[in-house]
Amino acid sequence: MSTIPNFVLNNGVKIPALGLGTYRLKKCDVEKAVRSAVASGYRLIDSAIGYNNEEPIGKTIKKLIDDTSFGLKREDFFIASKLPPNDQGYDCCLKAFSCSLKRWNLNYLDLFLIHWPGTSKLKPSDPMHAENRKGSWKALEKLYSEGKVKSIGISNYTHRHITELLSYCTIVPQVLQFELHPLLYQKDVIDICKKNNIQVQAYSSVGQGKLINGEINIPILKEIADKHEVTTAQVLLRWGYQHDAIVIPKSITPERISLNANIFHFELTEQDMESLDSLSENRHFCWDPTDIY
Ligand SMILES: NC(=O)C1=CN([C@@H]2O[C@H](COP(=O)(O)OP(=O)(O)OC[C@H]3O[C@@H](n4cnc5c(N)ncnc54)[C@H](OP(=O)(O)O)[C@@H]3O)[C@@H](O)[C@H]2O)C=CC1
Ligand SMILES: O=C1CO[C@H](CO)[C@@H](O)[C@@H]1O
Repeated sequence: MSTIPNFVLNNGVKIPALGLGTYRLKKCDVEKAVRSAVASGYRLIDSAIGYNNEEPIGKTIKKLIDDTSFGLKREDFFIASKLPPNDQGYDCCLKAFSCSLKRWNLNYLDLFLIHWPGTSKLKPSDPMHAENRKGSWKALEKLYSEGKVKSIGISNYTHRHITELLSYCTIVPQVLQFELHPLLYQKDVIDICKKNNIQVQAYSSVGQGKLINGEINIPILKEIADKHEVTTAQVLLRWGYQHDAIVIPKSITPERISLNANIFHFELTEQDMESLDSLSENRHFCWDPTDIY
């Protein structure tokens, strides 16, 4: 079992540097994946209302806590979920959060993020996106002040969306989650986060599998992995961590879940990091939020 280090958020809360991603984690696979992850030292679980798996993950966590042989308490876990685009706005956000908490069967969440800066119900240029974001953020601040969520944040916000949020927020977001891997090295977003003490959380670190399964061939990645005697997945996750990002690889495969957490025993050199940084080509594996008003 690996020891996963923590980062400390701008409100003093500790968050594991690595967690389990759960997008496309089907209900039938939840128990096996979450148990494997916990056995490998994972404590952070990244879900979303839109992933439709909060309830089974919550049930598995409860079983693990109730089974005293594991010695795990609620406080040992870091449970994160996200507000879907169509539930944006003050009232809708409060309602969606309350339903989410019930599905988890928890008294509080550790982290709640606004999933996207906009919704596909509106044209990208519609100014209502900004209104909705503001209402949602005010709702998150209320939930935070009531202790129903221990940290709050945003996801898929670009530099412009972050600047806008910083102009009116009372609470500076603790976390920004966005797509980050060597083919999409979003340095401007990392920099504005660092400047404002917002923790970066990277998603699709292994390009949804495509950066490591041969679909996209990156010879230098293989060379670096061979040099350090690790896999290409480990190099990509370590690259994120060395950019001070939390990484949340998704897998249902116990061997991969264990291997993905094993990234804290080696270090990429400055030259390795630069070689990987220079691969950036604005390649998104998920939706690109740049055009959202
Ligand atoms: N905020 C947002 O908008 C988004 C957030 N996310 C979050 O980030 C998480 C991770 O991103 P995601 O897009 O899922 O993609 P990842 O880059 O984590 O890739 C997941 C895929 O890679 C495979 N894989 C994982 N590890 C290995 C390995 N060591 N060797 C070979 N294959 C491997 C998995 O296969 P298998 O499961 O079969 O083992 C799965 O198919 C999500 O699950 C979600 O929690 C993701 C996208 C958007
Ligand atoms: O979290 C997510 C996983 O990826 C999906 C497809 O790109 C996104 O829609 C969603 O935001």
